Amino acid sequence: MNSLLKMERVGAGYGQSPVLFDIDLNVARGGALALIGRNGVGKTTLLRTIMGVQKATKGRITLDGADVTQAKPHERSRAGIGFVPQGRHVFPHLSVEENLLSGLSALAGRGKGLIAKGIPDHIFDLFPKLDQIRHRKAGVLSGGEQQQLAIGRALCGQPKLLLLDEPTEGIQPNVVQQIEDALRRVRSELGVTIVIVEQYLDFAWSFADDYCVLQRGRQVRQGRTAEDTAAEVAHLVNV
Ligand SMILES: Nc1ncnc2c1ncn2[C@@H]1O[C@H](COP(=O)(O)OP(=O)(O)OP(=O)(O)O)[C@@H](O)[C@H]1O
Repeated sequence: MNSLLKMERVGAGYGQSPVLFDIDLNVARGGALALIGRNGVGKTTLLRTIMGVQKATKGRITLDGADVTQAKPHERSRAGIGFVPQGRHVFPHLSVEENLLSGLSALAGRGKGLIAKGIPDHIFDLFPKLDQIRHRKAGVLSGGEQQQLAIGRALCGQPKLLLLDEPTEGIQPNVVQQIEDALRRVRSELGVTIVIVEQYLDFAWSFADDYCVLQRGRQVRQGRTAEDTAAEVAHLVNV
């Protein structure tokens, strides 16, 4: 497999409490992996460990063949990892445009003039609403608009790998569809590889090529969504 992200026997935790144990993952370039599992099994911790916000206590993480296990979050972001955390975390007092501009910082050192080009056109093409509200403060936006902004901001850094933590959580159904459609285009048109934490198995199955089920910080099952059905896996998520 032509892996973009590889994790080998990775462990992580908080203080003396281990949370992840011996995680082995291979995410193909251009692929999409859905991380699933009930609340508290370690899905967010796993994304944070890929981003480097959480330190791996064990094992090895490589991106595009380069060992990033010891790299700091800003170094990983420059290496091409984008992160859309749970709860979105946009800057509430900055405008939509200023939030998007802040995402360009991931481009530092990645080619002359990239930052000066400003917000790429495809961001507004993916999320036309952001263009309409570009001067509005992020703090007054709806949850769905903030989520589109958080994804747009991460895309401004032109990531190879995008980490998404429950992007449809708490968002109105009609906006969920827009976000799903945009994420499909991020894959197909921009060729971005995706790791997504997703609680809705139907969406995970229609969106991702591969799935990985976690229970108490361990991988208990993984496979291809084309080969296994969501129904076969549901009992592992709802225990
Ligand atoms: N900052 C922290 N300090 C200490 N323990 C934490 C911290 N964040 C998470 N944990 C613990 O780590 C474990 C895994 O949490 P994590 O948020 O990664 O799970 P999750 O599968 O993403 O859950 P959810 O779907 O609720 O976000 C839980 O037991 C949680 O209590």
